[in-house]
Amino acid sequence: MTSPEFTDPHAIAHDAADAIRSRLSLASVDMGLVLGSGWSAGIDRLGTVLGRLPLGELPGFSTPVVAGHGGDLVAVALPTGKTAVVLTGRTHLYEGRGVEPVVHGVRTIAALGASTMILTNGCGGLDPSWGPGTVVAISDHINLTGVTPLRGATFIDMSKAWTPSLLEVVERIAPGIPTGVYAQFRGPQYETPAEVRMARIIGADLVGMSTALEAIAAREAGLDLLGLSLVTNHAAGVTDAPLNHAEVIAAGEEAAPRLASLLADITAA
Ligand SMILES: Nc1nc2[nH]c(I)nc2c(=O)[nH]1
Repeated sequence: MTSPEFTDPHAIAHDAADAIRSRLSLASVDMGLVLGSGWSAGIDRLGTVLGRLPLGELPGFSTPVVAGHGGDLVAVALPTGKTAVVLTGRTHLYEGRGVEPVVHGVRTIAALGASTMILTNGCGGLDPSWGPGTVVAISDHINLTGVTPLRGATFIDMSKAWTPSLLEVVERIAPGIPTGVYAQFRGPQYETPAEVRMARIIGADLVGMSTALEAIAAREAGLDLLGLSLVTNHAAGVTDAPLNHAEVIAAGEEAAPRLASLLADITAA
């Protein structure tokens, strides 16, 4: 179901963009970043903060409900002279507000005129050798949510959804960084071992509860797209250990300096 404010999701994205421009007096925006679990510590490393707004004050946004999921929009002047808009939190499908709020941040960044979108997340790893703290560049995704942010005959080409040239930039900055296929589940429950085995069989390397729907919206907007996943835990059944949210937060905190450096190098490239 769609909440009334999202009757026209592109219109409310433009409303949010207008509010951001006027409150932060931004001339232009070149790229957007969404920072998932473990990624939000490094904003100051990206460049000079031009301004910060609580997401809940902007049209269509709500205050994220999960600890460690931030809740601000931060404008940053990058060393390259470009401007980035960073969201330190996101809305997840499991919040039950529908699919439009989940991709509203991406649509707002597109409405601000950005040409590149970087999506980051915390996720479960299916490869036993990818322990907590491993960073994986997303090469493709599988949308297992059963929904899409698109309406009508919007037949978006997804054959190169994750921009190859951006993956080449990441490889140049972090040689040998693993790449993988990210599968988005609805959540909020973690997968069963059987669901993890299914994900493996259908080609996934990572499982999460975000990112794929945002990627579809980014491609609909024609944005170049890069995804970076932080493996915070082995997915269910990969090892015998049970999953817990405290482990997720701890893995993010431990990896924070490394993630901050990586993002700073990528956005400065
Ligand atoms: N679906 C899913 N989402 C996640 N998010 C994080 I952090 N870890 C997981 C995980 O193991 N499975």
